[in-house]
Amino acid sequence: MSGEIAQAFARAKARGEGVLVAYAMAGDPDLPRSVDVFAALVEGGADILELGVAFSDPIADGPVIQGAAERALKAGSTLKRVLDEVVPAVRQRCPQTPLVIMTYVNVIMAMGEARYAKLARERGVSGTILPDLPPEESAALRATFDAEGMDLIPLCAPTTPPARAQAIAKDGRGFVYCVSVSGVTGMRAELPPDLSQRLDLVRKAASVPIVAGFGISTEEQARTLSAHADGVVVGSALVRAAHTEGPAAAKALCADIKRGLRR
Ligand SMILES: O=P(O)(O)OC[C@@H](O)[C@@H](O)c1c[nH]c2ccccc12
Repeated sequence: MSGEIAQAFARAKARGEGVLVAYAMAGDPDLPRSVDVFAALVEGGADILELGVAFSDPIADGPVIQGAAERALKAGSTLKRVLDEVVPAVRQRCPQTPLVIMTYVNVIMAMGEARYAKLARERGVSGTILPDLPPEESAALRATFDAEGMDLIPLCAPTTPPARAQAIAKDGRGFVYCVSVSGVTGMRAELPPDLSQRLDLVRKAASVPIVAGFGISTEEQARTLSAHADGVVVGSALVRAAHTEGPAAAKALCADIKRGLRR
């Protein structure tokens, strides 16, 4: 395990807070300015940063994240450039904050899994989220990542059968990403009524902290979920704020959501 992610959860817990995992797209609107966005998220209270690496066929991404991916690709963002240019710059400005890469399997395969794990660890990445990783490939990839100290962060979806979700949580790395709603990323006014129950079930089985993500954009939602999860992931709302109003607006939104995570 990387250790850095566990520490971030432990630090937040000691302060009586849930963890805010803040997502933005590396390279949106360009590589250097995305570093400003990540720094603003941390200033607003983000405990862990999730750096999206753009992919041309992002099946789980809603319109806001897709727009960000298009801007990032246009700006020349690639996995290699994110690791060489964005990650070190963010590490320098936010040395305490664990970084997690979120992308698709093909992007990692193109670099080579072992090469990716080694390079990303060298640059200071603690974990990786791959939403399209088929279950039958996850054991091999996890072993490759374990060997480098890179956490392969598992996801469980509303469609994951309870026994399977518990098995995933039991053997998790870093944290378990519980997807709150079926479908793609994006803000939602309502979260499913059975979400709390599902989170409780996964949390009971988990060997690592659990977070809820997808559709979360308000302090109130964060407050409700913080009783059932160790943290929340916020993506689209932050990406939209940064894109339409700038990094300061994304920082302010982080501060709002973080307020909802204080117990
Ligand atoms: O945008 P939302 O609804 O706040 O959800 C988080 C999300 O953006 C981020 O974790 C993410 C972006 N693309 C993904 C694809 C799959 C899983 C997760 C993601």
